Amino acid sequence: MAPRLPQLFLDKMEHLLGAEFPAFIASYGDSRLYGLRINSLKLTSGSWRDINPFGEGEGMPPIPWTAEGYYYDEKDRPGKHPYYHAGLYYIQEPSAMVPVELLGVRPGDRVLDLCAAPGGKSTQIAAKLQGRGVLVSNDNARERTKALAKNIELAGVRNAVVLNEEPHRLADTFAGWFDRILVDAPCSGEGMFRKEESMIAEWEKHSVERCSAMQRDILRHAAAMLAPGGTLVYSTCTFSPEENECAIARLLAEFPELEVVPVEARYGWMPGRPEWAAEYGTDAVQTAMHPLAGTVRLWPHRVKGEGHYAAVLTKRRSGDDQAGRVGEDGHDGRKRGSGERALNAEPRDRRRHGSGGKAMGSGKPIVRGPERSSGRYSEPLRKAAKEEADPLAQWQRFAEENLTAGAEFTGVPVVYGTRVYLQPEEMPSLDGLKVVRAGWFVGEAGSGGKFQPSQPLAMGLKAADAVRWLNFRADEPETLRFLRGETLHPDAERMNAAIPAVSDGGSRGGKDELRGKFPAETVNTKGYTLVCVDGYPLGWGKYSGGMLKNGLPAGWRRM
Ligand SMILES: C[S@@+](CC[C@H](N)C(=O)[O-])C[C@H]1O[C@@H](n2cnc3c(N)ncnc32)[C@H](O)[C@@H]1O
Repeated sequence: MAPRLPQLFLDKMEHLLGAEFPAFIASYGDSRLYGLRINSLKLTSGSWRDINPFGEGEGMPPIPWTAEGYYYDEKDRPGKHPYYHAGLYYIQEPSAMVPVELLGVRPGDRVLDLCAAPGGKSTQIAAKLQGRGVLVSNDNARERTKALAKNIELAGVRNAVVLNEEPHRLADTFAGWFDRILVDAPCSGEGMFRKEESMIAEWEKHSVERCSAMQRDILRHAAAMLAPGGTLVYSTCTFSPEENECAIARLLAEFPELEVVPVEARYGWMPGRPEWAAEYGTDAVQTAMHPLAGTVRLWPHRVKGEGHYAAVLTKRRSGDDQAGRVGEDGHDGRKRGSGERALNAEPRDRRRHGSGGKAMGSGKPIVRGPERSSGRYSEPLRKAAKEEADPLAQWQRFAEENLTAGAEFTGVPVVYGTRVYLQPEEMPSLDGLKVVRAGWFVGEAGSGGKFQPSQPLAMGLKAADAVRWLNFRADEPETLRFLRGETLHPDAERMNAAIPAVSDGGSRGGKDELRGKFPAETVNTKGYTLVCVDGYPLGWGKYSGGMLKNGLPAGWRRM
């Protein structure tokens, strides 16, 4: 049934759309569309096709603008499937996949998702980064950053930092620092009326004027954090010109170094409307109107998705000529000034592999928090590993005993109190900022030198990274029992173990010694075990004497 739309909204849309208004209104009678995006950090589209439990016959129809995106039928309920708990996909409204496609992220980029909760677009960005470069995911709503952090962790993202800040506070730390910035702005949500009727009441509460003031403030600080030559994508899920064309026109007027990179109108996307900026904007808006036709509007009567708006902007560098056009792969064809890093040509990637103690990642550890108020470790890492209570030493030992030598870690180990994170390299100091996750949370030091591996560690690993693993099929009852937090009693025959990275008193196992399945009698199956569904990790269990204690934290269990 079509939602009851506010009269004020109907009048304005009729005025804006004219002859197209009846088709627009008729689309509210159509049922909403459901989308999911395969997580390419965990599997390829090909491996997804092999295991896809949804859709019939031809499988799920692809979403044309996102290679990993598919429409699904409501009755499939993918949020209930064990693969959801393995982070194999993210449930995302199809049009909401567009902004990240336009951002042109490449592995190695420094990316900011400024209004990120609950994390749909952050997980999409992380997939494009493929573990290289940096993702800073921020949201100013404390409560919402919990879901944001969890979604990032569920997706197995290893190179993200989650912050809970106002944009102006970030701008002090990150001036001119990011290659790509996404501003998926808080908005009046007119494009979501069909998807969520509750948005109608929200619209009546939060006026278009109030939203556009917020957007202006957010965009201003985003512009300051963009590196010369960088790309900023602004997106909303609303139709009002005040929050779309006008917001961009104001930004262009305030920051002459920014320019619109025209988006190719494909898939039924429509050009932005400069004339609406003139009608609904101020004088300042009028001067920067024309390029707005290069921004893009998704109308629910023209695409298979909800209503959205997106604009792609670039910050000119001295010597740059006009912006190119955002093409097939989301990259523009701009020329680069000489002597500067060509953003799209050579991705930034300074990670190192196989350095020192492997769990120590690839940089010098940083220790913060109550136990150690300041300072960096300067002593050799192996020596530090002798201190039993030391979180870094515990993590190192855990990794040596429970992870295989093939498991690779990058990033700078950071300790906050007893918790250990691997932070993407190159991060400036986050001192003074509200940090929700300082990086990939790998676990926590415990008493008696016992390190507790975290759920995010499990989600960021591959089955082959763990010395012990136990695999269930998605349709086995044990899979659901594990997800519910139950203790299991698996057959000893099913326990798998490989040789740890360090075995026999400290000598490192070589790559050749790994993998393979070793009979339970010859390899110790007692200890932390990565529990998997069809080869994809779900969480930790601890195996001993035929019993697997369930390590899923309460908030990660399936109710
Ligand atoms: C449209 S939602 C973002 C959706 C998200 N990008 C996704 O794909 O899952 C807008 C978000 O902006 C946040 N927000 C509102 N004002 C903000 C501000 N001043 N700075 C940062 N975030 C803000 C809201 O809390 C909300 O989570």
